[in-house]
Amino acid sequence: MFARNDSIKKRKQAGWCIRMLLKSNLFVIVGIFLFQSILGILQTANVVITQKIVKLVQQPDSERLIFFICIWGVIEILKKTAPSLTEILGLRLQAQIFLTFYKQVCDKLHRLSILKYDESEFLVRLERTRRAIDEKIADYIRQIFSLISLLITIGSLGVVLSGISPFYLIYFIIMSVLQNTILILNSRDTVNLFANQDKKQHKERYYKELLQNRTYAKEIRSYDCYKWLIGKRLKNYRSIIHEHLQFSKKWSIINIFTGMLLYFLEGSILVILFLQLYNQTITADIVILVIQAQELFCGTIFSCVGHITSLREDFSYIISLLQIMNEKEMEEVKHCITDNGFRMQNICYSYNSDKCVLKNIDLTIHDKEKIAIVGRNGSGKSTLAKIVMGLLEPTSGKIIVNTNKKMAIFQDFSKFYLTVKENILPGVINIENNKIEDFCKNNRGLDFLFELPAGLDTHLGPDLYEDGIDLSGGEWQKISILRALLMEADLVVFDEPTAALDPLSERAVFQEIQELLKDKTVIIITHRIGLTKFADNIVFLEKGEIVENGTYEKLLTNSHGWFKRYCYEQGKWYV
Ligand SMILES: Nc1ncnc2c1ncn2[C@@H]1O[C@H](COP(=O)(O)OP(=O)(O)OP(=O)(O)O)[C@@H](O)[C@H]1O
Repeated sequence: MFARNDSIKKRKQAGWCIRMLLKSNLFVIVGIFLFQSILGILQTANVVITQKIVKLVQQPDSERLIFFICIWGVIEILKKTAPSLTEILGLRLQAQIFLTFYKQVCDKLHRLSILKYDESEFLVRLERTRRAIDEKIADYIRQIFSLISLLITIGSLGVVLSGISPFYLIYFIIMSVLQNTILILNSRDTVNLFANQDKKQHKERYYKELLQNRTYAKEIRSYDCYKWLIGKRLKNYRSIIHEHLQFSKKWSIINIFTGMLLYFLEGSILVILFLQLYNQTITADIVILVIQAQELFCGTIFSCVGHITSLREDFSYIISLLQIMNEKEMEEVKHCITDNGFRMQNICYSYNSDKCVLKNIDLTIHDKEKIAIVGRNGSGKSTLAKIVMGLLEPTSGKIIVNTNKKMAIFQDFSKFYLTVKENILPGVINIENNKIEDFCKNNRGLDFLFELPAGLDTHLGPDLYEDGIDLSGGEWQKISILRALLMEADLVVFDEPTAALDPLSERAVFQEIQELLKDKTVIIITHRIGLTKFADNIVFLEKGEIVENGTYEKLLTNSHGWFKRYCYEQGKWYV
């Protein structure tokens, strides 16, 4: 039953892939098909015309000779131009495929759980999908049409050869079978080799990034661990190369023996032909035709098998694309009208089956309410924030929301290497500098924005732009907070929003948060007890459970409570 559903799904996905291809590429695909078919016929026509010319040279018929030489010339010109035209159409096809599939894959990825990015198998698949979009789909189509062209050449040559003598056709088929059996076995081994090395290659790319990336460079230097890292990379690299060398050794030996056997067979057919010519059972033009046909026939079958192998390889990349498109999407949280802004009922969450990170969370956050979530490291605060944002799907329980637009600033917020204003309002087209400037003028913590070389148009990212600059950790954090203040959202989640700020900036930014987000629902995750004072409700998490819940004043009255102890421990630093 499951297998049947699976194959129906696969057929649907393959159908989707073909529809997407035909939708915007029909003319290009038909064009490539026509050019390749013409090329296929021209190859055989060339051999036949050469034979006619040789025959006419022996008979004094200059008019027919000139006619065939002209045809030969036209065929040569067409043979030279058709591949270039096919190449141009191929590039067009490549660009169209990229535009069509790239957006579809991005849309799909956007709907998947972020946990997928923690799975190495998924990342390998994603890399293969990228290659499918960049080159393999277009290559697959080109290979199919080249194959058609080659099959036309083989078919037409087969007809010509069997007209002379079926012996030659059978002889050439035997030669091809031998040559191609080796090629097929080799390609099967190659595909297996690369498939087995996928994970090692993934690791190899990671180590390469680690040793070349500016972000890691400073830490690698300060820990003085680059030699250790190089050692790790070399170990992985050596293991990849060792497998390649073993593979090459085995196949070099097989190829040498097969090559010698093929030379023997090729030499034998020449001997047979010259003996027949000597005995006058065939003419010189037929000898030339058979010699040319042998080269073309065996060469074309060899290319055919090569194309079939490449088709299989290309298809394995397309399968990865289909697998990504087939990934289970996260279910959208149902929006329903309720007076309460956000309700979580009996929410449980596990990253993996053996550990429950959140247990029976029951929490109601009213519209415009400010909630602080506090708790020890690993108690599940960030996980809860991700569930609120719809980035993780609860393992069980129910969420009821009436907020349309949500926004979060996470601990590990993104630093976009774009301009400052694009960082503040990513995705907003035609950002007015005035709007941001007016806002920033009244906030002393944001003075630094006016001192940047090109103000809000300054490029961030020294390794990406010639005039690009970098910011301090706190300045980056201020930009991320500005994002939350200026983007219009009904519910804003802050996960450790002010960890990198100096006390003065922290206070200023916090006053802004209070003032500007007074009409919004705000969830703030923090270890700084001072920040919880502004909250209408404080939720204390311990080992994934809500162990305390109430206002600042109420929680402080519970002298044995978690929150009170937490305050006491933090207060010790300031005594
Ligand atoms: N992607 C993941 N896969 C498996 N376990 C995870 C993953 N992310 C977090 N965890 C585990 O879930 C638990 C809760 O993590 P979470 O990040 O929610 O804690 P937190 O309360 O925000 O901690 P902190 O105060 O240190 O930021 C931790 O034990 C952590 O090891």
